[in-house]
Amino acid sequence: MAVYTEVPDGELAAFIAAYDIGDVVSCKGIAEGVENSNYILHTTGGSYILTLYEKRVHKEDLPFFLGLMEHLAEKGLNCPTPIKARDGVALRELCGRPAALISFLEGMWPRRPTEKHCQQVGVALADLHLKGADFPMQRPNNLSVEGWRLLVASTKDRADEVKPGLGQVITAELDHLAGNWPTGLARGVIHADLFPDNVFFIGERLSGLIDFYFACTDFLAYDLAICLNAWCFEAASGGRAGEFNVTKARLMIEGYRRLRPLSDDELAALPLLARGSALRFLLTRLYDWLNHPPGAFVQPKDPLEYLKKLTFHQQARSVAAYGL
Ligand SMILES: Nc1ncnc2c1ncn2[C@@H]1O[C@H](COP(=O)(O)OP(=O)(O)OP(=O)(O)O)[C@@H](O)[C@H]1O
Ligand SMILES: N[C@@H](CCO)C(=O)O
Repeated sequence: MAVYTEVPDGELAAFIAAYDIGDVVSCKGIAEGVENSNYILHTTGGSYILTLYEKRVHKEDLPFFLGLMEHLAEKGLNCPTPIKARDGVALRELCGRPAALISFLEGMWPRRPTEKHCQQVGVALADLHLKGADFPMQRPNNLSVEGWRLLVASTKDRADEVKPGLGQVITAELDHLAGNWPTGLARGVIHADLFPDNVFFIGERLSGLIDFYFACTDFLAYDLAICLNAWCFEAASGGRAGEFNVTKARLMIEGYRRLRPLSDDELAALPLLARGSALRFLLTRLYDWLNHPPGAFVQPKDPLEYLKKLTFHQQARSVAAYGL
């Protein structure tokens, strides 16, 4: 469960007193998520998410993340917006950690993504890219080629503990991607982690996007590649376990293109971008798998799920593999 920092009642009350949101009614830790400590806070004024930022989030990046949420929400994207205290400041400190209150979004994330979900995620992703286009801040993607290089260096010697030969696979893949990574594609603000657990639906209608803590400035089409990986492979259990669902991919890409056309260069680069995105999640999961303390309460995610996805994209010769 993702509550790394326990907040004593007295400290919470002092924190909340800086805001105009009424008095605390309840504050409960949220079990989901792996990066930060999240609480659902009910006050006499409403419901909020209280986040204490933990190890992977750097304090200097928080103005970008919070500023982006505020910008997107102002433009009408359904995403949380940071709540400012009476002094106008949203980024504060609680229990020695950077902390912020953000607005609560209604909805549930889909446990079994369907074709309809995938199509709507494509539309919502393009909407995010268009609404983010005039966001004035920049943040380099520290989990692109140079970040992968660092992760390969720190995992390759022990990678074969997870699967024999894995060290060689990630080294060769990094070489391939570093030598072929595109340069001229359209860039802008990307979400960079738009997995099913970060997209809420009410019934079958997409109701909002959360968790902007990997957002950065990078190729827009790379964000689509991340979503293809996260949404369009069948779940690890069930009849078609791990298979790529080309219909979901086609619907997602078509949904995206409804709002933002993809250039020929972006389409041609999609297999490579999908490889890069598969390596990115393979490496961060591998790093966490090898480095999580025994007995830790957060179960690391399976790196090999992303090895299978990488293998699929390595065999994709063109965008036709994605249903186009
Ligand atoms: N604004 C919000 N409104 C409603 N629920 C939220 C909101 N933000 C977060 N949550 C809830 O908290 C959970 C964890 O949030 P979040 O995904 O941001 O955590 P995280 O620690 O960054 O994890 P990860 O990066 O692994 O997804 C979500 O699955 C959701 O249930
Ligand atoms: N979405 C990431 C973890 C959270 O950032 C993954 O599935 O590996």
